[in-house]
Amino acid sequence: MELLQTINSPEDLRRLPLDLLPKVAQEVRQYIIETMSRIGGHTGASLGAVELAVALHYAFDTPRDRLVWDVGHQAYAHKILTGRRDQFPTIRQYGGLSGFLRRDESEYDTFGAGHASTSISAALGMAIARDRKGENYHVCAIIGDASLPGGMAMEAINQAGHLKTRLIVLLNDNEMSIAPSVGALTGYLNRIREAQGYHRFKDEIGETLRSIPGVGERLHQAAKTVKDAIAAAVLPGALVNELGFKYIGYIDGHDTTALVRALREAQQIKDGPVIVHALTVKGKGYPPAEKNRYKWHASGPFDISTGAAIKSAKPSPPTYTSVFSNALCELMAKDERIVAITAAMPDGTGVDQALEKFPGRAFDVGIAEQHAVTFAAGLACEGLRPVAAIYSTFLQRAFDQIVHDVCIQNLHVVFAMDRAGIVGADGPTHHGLLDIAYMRIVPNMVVMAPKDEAELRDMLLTAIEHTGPICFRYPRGAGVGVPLDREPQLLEIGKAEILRDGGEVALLAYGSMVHPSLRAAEQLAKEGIETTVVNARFAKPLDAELILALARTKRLIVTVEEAYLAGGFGSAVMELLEENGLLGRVRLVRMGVPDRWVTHGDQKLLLAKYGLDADGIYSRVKESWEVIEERRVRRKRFEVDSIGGG
Ligand SMILES: Cc1ncc(C[n+]2csc(CCOP(=O)(O)OP(=O)(O)O)c2C)c(N)n1
Ligand SMILES: CC(=O)[C@@H](O)[C@H](O)COP(=O)(O)O
Ligand SMILES: [Mg+2]
Repeated sequence: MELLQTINSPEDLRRLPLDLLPKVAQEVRQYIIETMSRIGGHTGASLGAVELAVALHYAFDTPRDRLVWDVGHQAYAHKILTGRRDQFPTIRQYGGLSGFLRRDESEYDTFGAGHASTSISAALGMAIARDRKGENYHVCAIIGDASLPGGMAMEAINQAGHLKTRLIVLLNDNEMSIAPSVGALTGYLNRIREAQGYHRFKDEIGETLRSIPGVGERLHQAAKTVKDAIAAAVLPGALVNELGFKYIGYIDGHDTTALVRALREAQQIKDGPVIVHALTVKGKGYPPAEKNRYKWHASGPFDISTGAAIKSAKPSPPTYTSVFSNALCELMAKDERIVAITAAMPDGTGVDQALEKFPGRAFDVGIAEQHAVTFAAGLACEGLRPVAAIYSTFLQRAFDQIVHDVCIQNLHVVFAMDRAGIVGADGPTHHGLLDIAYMRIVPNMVVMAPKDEAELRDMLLTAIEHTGPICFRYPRGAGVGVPLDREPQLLEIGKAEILRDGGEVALLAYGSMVHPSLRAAEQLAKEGIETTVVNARFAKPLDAELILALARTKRLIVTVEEAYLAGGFGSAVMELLEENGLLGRVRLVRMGVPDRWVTHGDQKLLLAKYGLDADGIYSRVKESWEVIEERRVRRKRFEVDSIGGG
């Protein structure tokens, strides 16, 4: 790492001769591999973009020239080269570097990311602003082949081509999303590769033909006609030039010299946008990652010599995702109407199993959540039962489709919202904390959350048997560890369940907070504070009958949810009590995430930070109860004094 040790900023990099860049890349790559083997992260994606980052910071005068990374998961080399080399081992850890780009982390991170397909829109905005200021720096978006077809990116390309704005788009084409890329655009990019390969192949053939005495020239012309026909049909002209972009490529995305040359060529284009098409290999430079690019998009810690994952000793229960995946396939086997949909997250959502077992009834639509939801709506119009499995955070992108295409029409679409709650290392762009609020406010939507993985199966069945829009949320990671040996059962919509009865305190727990609340109740009981614990199950419709009965008999109601307080389950309970004039009668305490972004870090640590674990719930209930008791004692004393004429 001796060369990398001398690079504390891109200025240091730019002082090196061009032919030293491969060595820089090699050292950066080794550093990423060693660090990822210890802490895990987006290993494969970042290994594939090492030379891109080196060439970008060499060819551009960063940070004056703006680089806008799409998603940002592939930008570890960018971070290492921009003054964060020594902090790199803290990445994705509490208090450490973010796993994505953040404007408040570095001036070189010109735009925050985490969700895909945003970079060209942001870069276009920056380019327009630059032109208005009469400045002449460059703006370059770096976007992957699977993010390029994302709606926003195509909208931005459409506008950039129309405005003929000076803008560079570096396409990092590794033929992969997390899974292999899907979609017609992917096919188009493949054809460019093939055609250009064919193109080059044709040139060699052309020369050989020409060398044949007598007929050579005619044969060469014929071959050239064929080649030009192919070129015209699939080379970038067919799409890129029509959209007003010039095209440079394709370039070997691991050849720093070729990349620098291409980027400098792109910098000379002043009369409109240009796309530089670089071919890369996800996982480049680490054979296990190159061999299984799907699995190595991201990784946990691993043994460098073999690539074998270093697993934690303690066996954990099956993940919510795996339980969902199995339950979905069991139900799909029994009901032909069920269709599964993922938006580029087949393994992350567990829809990969359905894709394999039920071809034609399971779809990976690519990074296209808006399309996924309205596609599901179309399926529902025709009597099918679509299950859209989309992470809570990514579903945010399809809010209007949920409203406009599903709920106004009251269509039966099932939303399985994985990664709901605090996800941990991915941080604020990925925590699923808004879904209770954004789903609860939409008329016709049923909103629920299982207390554990067994009830998740019940909720999937219930959702499929329902007749309108319905959603359920569940957290990232392992389940509680309850038995899964019973058949899923239908739940009554809007019905909660009392899990523990007694005392003057009621704990209304939602979803992932039920089991921690039961443990807190055990602890409270040891200290003489008896509590009733309710598995709320539904944020909409609430079990109004039960909640109002509790409000009339208890002195303290505590709601607990792994979500933002604003608009969440506790808000729904507060609204119910207010509508029934009971807010004055019972003390209501709402536990959840306050109005601030939750940083990245260990999931358990972050849950504890917001009191969303057994200890936190215990403390909050105990503290609230003691306040009530003190007031009661003071009131008693006052009454006694008053009677005594004191
Ligand atoms: C809106 C949105 N949907 C899904 C994801 C999850 N995701 C993160 S990276 C990725 C694949 C991106 O593929 P590509 O742009 O080709 O980049 P690569 O990983 O191949 O470098 C996906 C689907 C996301 N970050 N944002
Ligand atoms: C970069 C990105 O958005 C995905 O790779 C995401 O990090 C996956 O999250 P999970 O690890 O929870 O599936
Ligand atoms: Mg890709």
